[in-house]
Amino acid sequence: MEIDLRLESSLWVGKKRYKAVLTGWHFQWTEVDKNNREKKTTLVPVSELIALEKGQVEILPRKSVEDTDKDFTVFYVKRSSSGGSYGLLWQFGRIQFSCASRALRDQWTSHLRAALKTHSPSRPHRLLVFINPYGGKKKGRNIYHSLVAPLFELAGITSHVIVTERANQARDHLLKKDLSGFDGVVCVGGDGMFSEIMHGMIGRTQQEAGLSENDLNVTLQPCHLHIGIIPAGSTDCVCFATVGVNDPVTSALHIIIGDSQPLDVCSAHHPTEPVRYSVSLLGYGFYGDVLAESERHRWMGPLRYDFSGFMVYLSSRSYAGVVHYLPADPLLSSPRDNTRCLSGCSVCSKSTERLFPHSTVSESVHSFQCSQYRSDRSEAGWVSVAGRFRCVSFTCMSSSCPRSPLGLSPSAHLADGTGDLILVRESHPLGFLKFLHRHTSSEDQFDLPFVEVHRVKAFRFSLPPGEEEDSLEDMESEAARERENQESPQCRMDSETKSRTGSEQQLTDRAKGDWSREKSLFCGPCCTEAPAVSVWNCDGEILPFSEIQGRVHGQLVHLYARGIEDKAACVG
Ligand SMILES: CCCCCCCCCCCCC/C=C/[C@@H](O)[C@H](COP(=O)(O)O)NC(=O)CCCCC
Ligand SMILES: Nc1ncnc2c1ncn2[C@@H]1O[C@H](COP(=O)(O)OP(=O)(O)O)[C@@H](O)[C@H]1O
Ligand SMILES: [Ca+2]
Repeated sequence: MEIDLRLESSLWVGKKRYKAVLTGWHFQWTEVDKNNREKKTTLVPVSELIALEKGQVEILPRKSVEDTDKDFTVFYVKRSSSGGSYGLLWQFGRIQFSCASRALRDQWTSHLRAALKTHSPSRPHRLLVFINPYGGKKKGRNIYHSLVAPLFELAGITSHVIVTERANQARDHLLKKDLSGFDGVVCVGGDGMFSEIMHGMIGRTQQEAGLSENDLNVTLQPCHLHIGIIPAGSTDCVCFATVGVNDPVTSALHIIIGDSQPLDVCSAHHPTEPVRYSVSLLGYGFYGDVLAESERHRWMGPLRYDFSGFMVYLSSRSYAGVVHYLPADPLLSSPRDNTRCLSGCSVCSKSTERLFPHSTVSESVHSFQCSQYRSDRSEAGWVSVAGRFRCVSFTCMSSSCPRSPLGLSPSAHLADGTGDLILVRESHPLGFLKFLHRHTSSEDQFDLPFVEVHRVKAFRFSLPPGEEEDSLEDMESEAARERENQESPQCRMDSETKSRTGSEQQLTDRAKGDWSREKSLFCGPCCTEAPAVSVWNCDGEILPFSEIQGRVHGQLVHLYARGIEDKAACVG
């Protein structure tokens, strides 16, 4: 039975009279002057009410200022476009109303609570929070306790907080521990921490579904718990690209109101390694080298990427490889169509229907997607490109971040079941600088003769024929044999770098984070030749192999977010 939630009355804020109306979906209040003329109206969707309390209540610190029996306080989401940021900052608004009687006050609070229950059913009540105390500028703990926890408490959310003591603790917890009773998981950290949590959640979901996640042909089961991200890392690209700003309060408010944003995930497979997942960047060449170099300068904090980016740029490397890709349907969208994936994106919504045609029947979805992918895996429809590349990058979303406000691929979609493959061929160093620099402005980085971009469903990267890699174990044992025989380690780079042995040695070194053999990026006469292989940067983690196969899994995880809001539509 539909409950009538409509309510209308006069309410007072101090000495000012307001006409307040609850329609069910919206709560609005309009100031009325002494001549009964209506002035400015504030309209808040019920789904964006944060909390409702009887009396006059303050937060930070939270206390009841005055518990008069005719008052109630409403906390709600207030948008602000300040700060020149790309998306919209959310703040909490607070207004204290006085009613003509206690009975009216109780009527308002019960109607507003009932409206919240009806129109905002997916709010979390209990959250599992992981804080990486070492991410970014090491402020995760402080950010959570001073800015986020008081808002969760106000909204009636209970949280179980784990401050991690080692890498992969959050992933292991999610894989093994009892998660019943939790509505979602919160990540306080950067992209690396998010990736850890995503690996735990995807792995757990596949375990429970009895699916082998290492099998490239298996259609993975979407995760049912949502993930919230409180940005406290170095790049914070996943947060920026799904919310539009890196702001802990904005993210906390998206979590509180139970927003939901599906996200495509790319699985990266290698025959001898466990599967890895990526949402923001799978990058070989420049981005792989920047990450490997930056790990040696972690003490610099977020600046390590700028320093390493500069150093790697100066080294001017390119790598040989063969890229195969399976194009997505060009009639649905294109990476050069100059559109943006914004909140409520129609391309993503249509993809939901395409990816999950009968969304409640998961079995049929599974077999449908599986057969579709298997037929695609035949060589029909695959395209190949061979050459020397400065970088091969793949992203499932725009990957916008403060360093690059429009991102690696500005027209990519968060949840369309595709990703963008960006191939940057060997070019003059100034050309590559132009390409990089365009990421920081609105100039089109794809409008360069040595750059191509393709919207794809799957891809694979191999070393050129004759230079294919063996398994890492083979490479390690060969490397050990070589070390026993080697005359002078420093001359390693002088030898035939294009030979299998040279490539494999470099890959093994880099996989282990051992760049000592390369000495530095400019190591003088004994190291004049560039290394033959790079590593992959998988959302900030080094993948210890060159040859990979990637496949996009549409809408595999869900975030407490709503995509980037259109500024023009949201701020009057
Ligand atoms: C001359 C100006 C050059 C500017 C180059 C700008 C290019 C920026 C593109 C950034 C894309 C970022 C994609 C996200 C990657 C993150 O997953 C990863 C890990 O983040 P975190 O865990 O928070 O540390 N970050 C990076 O790999 C940093 C790449 C920086 C490259 C300069
Ligand atoms: N307590 C910890 N000690 C060391 N490393 C950790 C800890 N907790 C998480 N990590 C790891 O730190 C890495 C970087 O974390 P992240 O929060 O992304 O920071 P940043 O953005 O600065 O790289 C992640 O890969 C994560 O697995
Ligand atoms: Ca996508």
